[in-house]
Amino acid sequence: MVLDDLGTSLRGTLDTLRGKSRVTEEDVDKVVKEIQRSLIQADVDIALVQDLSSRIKERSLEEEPPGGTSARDHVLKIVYEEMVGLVGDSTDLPLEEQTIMLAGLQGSGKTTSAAKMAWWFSKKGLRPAVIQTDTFRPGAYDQAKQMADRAEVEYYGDPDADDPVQIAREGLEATSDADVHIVDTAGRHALEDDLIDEIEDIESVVDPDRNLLVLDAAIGQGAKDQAQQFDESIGIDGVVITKLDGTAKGGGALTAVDQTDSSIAFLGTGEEVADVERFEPDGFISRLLGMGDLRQLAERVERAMEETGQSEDDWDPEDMMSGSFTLKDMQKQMEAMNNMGPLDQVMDMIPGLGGGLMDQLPDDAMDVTEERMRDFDVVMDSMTDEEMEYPRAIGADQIERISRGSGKPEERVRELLQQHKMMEQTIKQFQGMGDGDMQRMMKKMQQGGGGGGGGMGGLGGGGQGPF
Ligand SMILES: Nc1nc2c(ncn2[C@@H]2O[C@H](COP(=O)(O)OP(=O)(O)OP(=O)(O)O)[C@@H](O)[C@H]2O)c(=O)[nH]1
Repeated sequence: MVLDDLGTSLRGTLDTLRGKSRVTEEDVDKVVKEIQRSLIQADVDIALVQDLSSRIKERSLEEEPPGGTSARDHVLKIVYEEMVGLVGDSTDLPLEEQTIMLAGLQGSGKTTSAAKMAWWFSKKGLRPAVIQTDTFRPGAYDQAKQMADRAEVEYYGDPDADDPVQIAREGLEATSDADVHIVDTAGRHALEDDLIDEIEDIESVVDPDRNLLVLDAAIGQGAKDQAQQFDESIGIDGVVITKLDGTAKGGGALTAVDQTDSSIAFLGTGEEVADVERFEPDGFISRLLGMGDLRQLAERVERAMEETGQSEDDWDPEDMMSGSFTLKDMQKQMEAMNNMGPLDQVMDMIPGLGGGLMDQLPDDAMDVTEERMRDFDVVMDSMTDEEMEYPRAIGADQIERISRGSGKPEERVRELLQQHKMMEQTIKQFQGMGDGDMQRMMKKMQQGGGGGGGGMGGLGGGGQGPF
C-alpha cells in the first residue's frame, strides 16, 4: 500500500513527543523529515513535498493547541489535516445515471477497473453496463467479458468490429436500459497521436459525464506528461489508482491529480472485481497513519454479510454481546471475515491494529493466520453440534477424535479452542456496556493506534464483531 511505512516511522517520531506539552522547532523538524523521506520514496513530487512540509512546520509552531491537547496530538492533527489536503477530495460521483469513460496507457488496469467500478455501482443499487471499445489488443474483448461476468453486470463488445467509435455508439444503444455506462478504451505502450485521436473520436460520440484517467500506482513522475496530454485532449475529471496492493509508491498519481486539477475517484487493491475502494481522503489518511478506517471496514463487513447470506439481524452485535459466544458464532465470523478480503488489508482498517501492531509481525504472519483460519474451519467441520455449542466441555478424548476426523494435528484443535476462549473473553469485556461506553472504547482503540486527539474527521460508523 502506498506510503506503507509512513505510519510506523511517524508514530516512532511522534512518540518522542509523548509527555511534552509544547513542541519545539527541533521536534517538528524531526517529524517533517520522516514525512519527507516517506513521500519522496513513494514518488511524490518534490515541490508538493516541500509545500506540505512548510505548512506542517508553520502550523505546528504557530497554532495554539486547544487546551489539554498534548504536543503529540497537536502535531498529529496537523499532519493528518495537511495529508488529507495533499491527497485532495474524492471525485464527485453521484449515485445516478451517468456515463464514465476510462483513459490510460496499456496495462494500467483500465479493463479491470471498468468491471470493478461497475461492480461497485451495482452494489450501490444502480444498473451499470461496461462497453469495451478496445479493438487494438487481441484478447481485450474476452478479458473484459470475463471480468463483467464476474461482476455480474451487463457487457457490450464486438470482437469482430474494428471501429471503436462504432462499437461505442452501438454499445450505448444496446445497453440503453442500464443507468451507469462505463466505456473502456484501448491503451498503447506510450501516448501516440493515433491513440489521442481515437479517444477524442470516442469521446465525441459517448459524450461522457466524467473522464477518469487510470494510472498504475507504480508509474512515478511519468504520470505528469501523461496526465497533461489526456487532460488537454479530453479533460480529466478524476483518477483511478490501480495496483496499490503491489507497491509502496503511488506518488505519481498524486502528481497527476495535481497536474489535471482533478481528484482521486477509486483505488484498486487487487485483481478481483471486489478489490476496489471508493477513495475517501480522511479514511485513507487515517489508515496510512495507523489510525484505522472504520468506514471501509463497515462497508466490507456489510458486503461480506451479503455474500454469506447473513443479514444485519443474524449478526447483530448487540445480540452477540448479550448471549454466549459459541464456536458456531466464531465460524460464522470467520466465514464473513474471509469474504472481506486479504487479512492484512482488513487489519489495517481496524483502529489500533493498523500500522504499528501489524508491523511488529513477521512478514509471513498473515499467511500463517489465513492458513490457520482455513484449518480451524476444517477442524470445526469435524465437531458435533454439541461440541460447537459447548466448546469448553471438550476433553482430551474428543480432541483426539476431532484431530483424526479432520486430519489436522491435535495441536491445531487446541489452538482453535484457545482462540475461541480468547475471543469469548474479549466479548465478555464488551458485554454490559452501554452505547456511550462502546463509543468511548472505540475512541480509546483509535488513540491506542496512534490516533491521538479523538473526533478526527470521518472515523464515525462502526466495525462489528471482535475480529
Ligand atoms: N494486483 C493488481 N493487479 C491489477 C490491478 N488492476 C489491474 N491489475 C492487473 O493488471 C493487468 C493489466 O490490467 P488491464 O485491466 O488488462 O489493463 P488495461 O489498462 O485494460 O490494458 P490494455 O487493455 O492493454 O490497455 C492485469 O493482469 C490485471 O489483472 C490491481 O488493482 N491490483
